Amino acid sequence: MIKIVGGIDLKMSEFEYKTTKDVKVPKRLIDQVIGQEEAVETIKKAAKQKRNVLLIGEPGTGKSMLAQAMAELLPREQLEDILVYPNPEDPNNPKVSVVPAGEGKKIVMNYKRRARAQEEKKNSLMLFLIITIIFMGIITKEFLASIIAAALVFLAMQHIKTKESVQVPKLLVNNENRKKAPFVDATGAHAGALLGDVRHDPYQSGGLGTPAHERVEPGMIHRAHKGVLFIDEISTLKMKTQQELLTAMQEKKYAITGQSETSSGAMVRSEAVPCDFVLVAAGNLDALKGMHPALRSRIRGYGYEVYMRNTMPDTPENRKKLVQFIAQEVKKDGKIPHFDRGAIDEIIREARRRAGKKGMLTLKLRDLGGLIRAAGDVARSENSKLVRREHVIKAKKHARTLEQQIADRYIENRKRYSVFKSKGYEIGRVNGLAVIGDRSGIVLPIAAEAVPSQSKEEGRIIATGKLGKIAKEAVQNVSALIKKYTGRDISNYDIHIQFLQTYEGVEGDSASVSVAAAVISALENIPVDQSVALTGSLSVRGEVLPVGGVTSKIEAAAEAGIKKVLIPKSNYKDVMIEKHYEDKVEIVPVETLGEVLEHVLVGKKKKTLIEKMQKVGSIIPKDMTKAIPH
Ligand SMILES: Nc1ncnc2c1ncn2[C@@H]1O[C@H](COP(=O)(O)OP(=O)(O)OP(=O)(O)O)[C@@H](O)[C@H]1O
Repeated sequence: MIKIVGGIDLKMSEFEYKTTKDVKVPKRLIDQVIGQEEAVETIKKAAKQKRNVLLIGEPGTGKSMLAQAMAELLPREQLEDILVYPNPEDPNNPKVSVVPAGEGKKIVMNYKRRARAQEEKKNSLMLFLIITIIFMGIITKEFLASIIAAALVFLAMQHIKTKESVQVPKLLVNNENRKKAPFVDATGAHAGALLGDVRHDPYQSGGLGTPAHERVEPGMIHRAHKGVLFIDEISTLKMKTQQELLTAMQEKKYAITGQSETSSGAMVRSEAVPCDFVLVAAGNLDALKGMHPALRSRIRGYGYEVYMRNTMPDTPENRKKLVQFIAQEVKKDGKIPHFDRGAIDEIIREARRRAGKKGMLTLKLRDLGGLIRAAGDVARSENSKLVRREHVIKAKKHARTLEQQIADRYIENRKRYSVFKSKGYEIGRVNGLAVIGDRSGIVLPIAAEAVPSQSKEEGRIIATGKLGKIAKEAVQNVSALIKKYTGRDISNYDIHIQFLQTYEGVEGDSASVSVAAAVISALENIPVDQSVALTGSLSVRGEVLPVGGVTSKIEAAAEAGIKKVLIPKSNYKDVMIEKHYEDKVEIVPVETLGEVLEHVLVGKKKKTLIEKMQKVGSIIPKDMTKAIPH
């Protein structure tokens, strides 16, 4: 049976619960990971065989969550404590020993007890000597001499160390009472924190110093012994540190020495300290460039590489998983109410929108979690016992990302100074559409001017604004098309193109259709309808190819007062605009540059151009000439 819930078809079987309170949240972290089935399988396999893993993907898709889940899967019974002892033969080479988890603390306590007993014995002896000396002084009436002698004995005893004096070892790594294998997040750690260090000692001589073994500090690689060492943005580690990390992985032990050459700690080098960890490295695709090739090869040779998913198919099963995700986030937050059906439905709708592709749900779940929390906060502030649909809608309005806020302000300013127009006709000026950041659309006006070339040689393409390179490329790519469409050779012209008031962070590579339209309008002196905006990538054959972010681009156009938006036909199914924009704009899917020109150009000359295009046999549909308005 199908039930329509707020415009979304949901099978009743998917929705057998009233609120997220009824949804069971799995105990194990690995079972809480949503939509990354391959990664989950790999992590399970890697945990069993103790293999390293490289997780590559976008932020907030669950990389660190998987690493933590792996630590839960590693066997706890193998955990060990690590102790560091003084070395009487070479104090600068402290000794290291490994004992089962929980034993380390007992050993240290034992040593401390023995040291205390020894100290007490020494103190009793000292007290006995002092009392005896003072007593002798009273008998012999040599008070002054006896007090001086007692003081001397006191001082001497302070500095005398018996031959077998007990030196307490230091517990370097303590795994007592640990319920699961350690998970150590070494993201952004400097060399000392990662590989261990030996503290500086200002009092190195005269027996006043701190013994070397007490100054040894474990690194994260040692703390992660028998567990997981997680390093996000692995490429930010220095090459030298990556090399050392690799050595530690190969040897499964790594001696600790002072990291600063000028410190007295650099004189100390412990015996090799065990560091038998599994490395889970993470980053985005760019991270691979900054990664030491040998380290990558080590992971590939002794482990797995996983490319994280950004989206999952919009199936009943996956929607159910998203409901589980909402329940998980509510439970984890602990401060927000549960979600009712309407609110769940709205979150699923948003997951669809954010996926940007028809039939998909987003897996950038950290961001979606942000919306869940924001909606929970709205419900809380309204003293609601449950989060309802309207709370999610309100949260979407208020919890806008920085980029969205910048885009809002950008639109405001542009409206105020009329940088873009949404009415009237202009030659050589087209409303392109672009995306800032992840998913914020903006209108990007493009202006073109064509003048006959001054030089005897070829004309030039002069592109200004921050996206100049893209504009140049777009014109070069479509020069053949322009010749075909207009019969004009652009090499006879100097063509000036400008992305008006271009702003840092704008992605402009989907503007080639707009650039071509602006240039053709300028060359042919045909006005462009300013109530139309467009996006699309143009092939050298004149086809309009799909681009990203159509939904947010259309919404931005609607926001700016644009009445018609042209999008690539193959993107039509990706459109998921919010309901309140639906009546504001007409969305027109287009396949060819001919169709684009048909929609954006106006006036008498347009007919002539289209006819010319027909003659040169361009790909404009034949029956289109009939529809040309004057
Ligand atoms: N696949 C997922 N399943 C369930 N929850 C997820 C998933 N991905 C992200 N989350 C939620 O988002 C939070 C942050 O995710 P996580 O830190 O694992 O992302 P990441 O990929 O490591 O990102 P970054 O690289 O920025 O650190 C998680 O604690 C969890 O609440």
